[in-house]
Amino acid sequence: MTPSVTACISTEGLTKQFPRVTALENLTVTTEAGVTGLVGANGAGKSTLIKILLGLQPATSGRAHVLGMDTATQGVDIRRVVGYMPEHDCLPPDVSATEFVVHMAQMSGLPRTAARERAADTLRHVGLYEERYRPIGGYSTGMRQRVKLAQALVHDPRLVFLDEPTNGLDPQGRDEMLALIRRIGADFGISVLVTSHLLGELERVCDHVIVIDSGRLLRSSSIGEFTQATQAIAVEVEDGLQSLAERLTAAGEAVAVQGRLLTVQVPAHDEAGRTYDAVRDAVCDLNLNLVRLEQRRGHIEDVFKEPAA
Ligand SMILES: Nc1ncnc2c1ncn2[C@@H]1O[C@H](COP(=O)(O)OP(=O)(O)OP(=O)(O)O)[C@@H](O)[C@H]1O
Repeated sequence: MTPSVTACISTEGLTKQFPRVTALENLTVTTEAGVTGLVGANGAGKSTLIKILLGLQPATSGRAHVLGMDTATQGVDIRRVVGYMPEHDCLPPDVSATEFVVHMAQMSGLPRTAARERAADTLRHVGLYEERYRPIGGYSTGMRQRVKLAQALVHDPRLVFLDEPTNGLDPQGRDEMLALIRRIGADFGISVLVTSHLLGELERVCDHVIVIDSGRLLRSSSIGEFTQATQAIAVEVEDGLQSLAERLTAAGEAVAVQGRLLTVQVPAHDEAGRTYDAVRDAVCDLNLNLVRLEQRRGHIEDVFKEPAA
């Protein structure tokens, strides 16, 4: 099959078999330009997929293309236009961020002067300023992650692979890194494939999300489809959730108690809002204090609660 012209990444029946484990199993998936999240628990196969896409590891069977190039035969060409931020730290402690990123820029073919300029720009973009002249050995985890990100961007790639970029960061560092990833996609026009085992955080920055579990595809959808409003209402009251549930059940509504919330299913064609009226009337009749009444929204983690397709 010829890869789609607009596809960033496409795989067809991709399988990677290690002696004791199948890391990827018959994975067929396509991504377009933009920020794509690759989500899965530890060991799901995310890093293995990235290494195959970079042409660093061969697949056992199946095929993969990156920006139209075949990963089995064009790894060098792919790595010329794709940046890679590895999961694990591989930074030399005795050199400064500037020296390291200039070196990486020269490795990718830039002359020394251009490499120095690009490195300075890129380090500024990722938020490293005066610290960039100090040896990396004294950096915090957040600063080290930024150096890894800078070296992935310094050769002006069309696409970057970011493997667990928020690993080891505190909540503020995590927010800053996520904002940076959004900017890479939105302001610099570089497509991004970003992995995480934390499902919630990718909802904030991605256009599209791929969920894998034990090397198998669970779902690949736009973020809008993951988080779209569902046909259910969530209700929270101060006291009396059980009596509210009983009253609505008696009135013919489909309800379920989930902790402090009551979810009420809305029939597909309830244009008149009859279910909302029923909830309002029941709350009123029982004289309950309403805390929340809202349409439920899905989350990426809901995929893991759905039965496998
Ligand atoms: N070189 C290898 N040899 C043997 N098994 C491997 C190798 N690389 C990965 N694996 C196994 O393949 C599976 C997928 O690993 P992979 O690193 O791709 O997962 P991951 O989703 O990136 O998780 P993590 O974030 O923990 O690295 C795991 O069971 C892992 O132990």
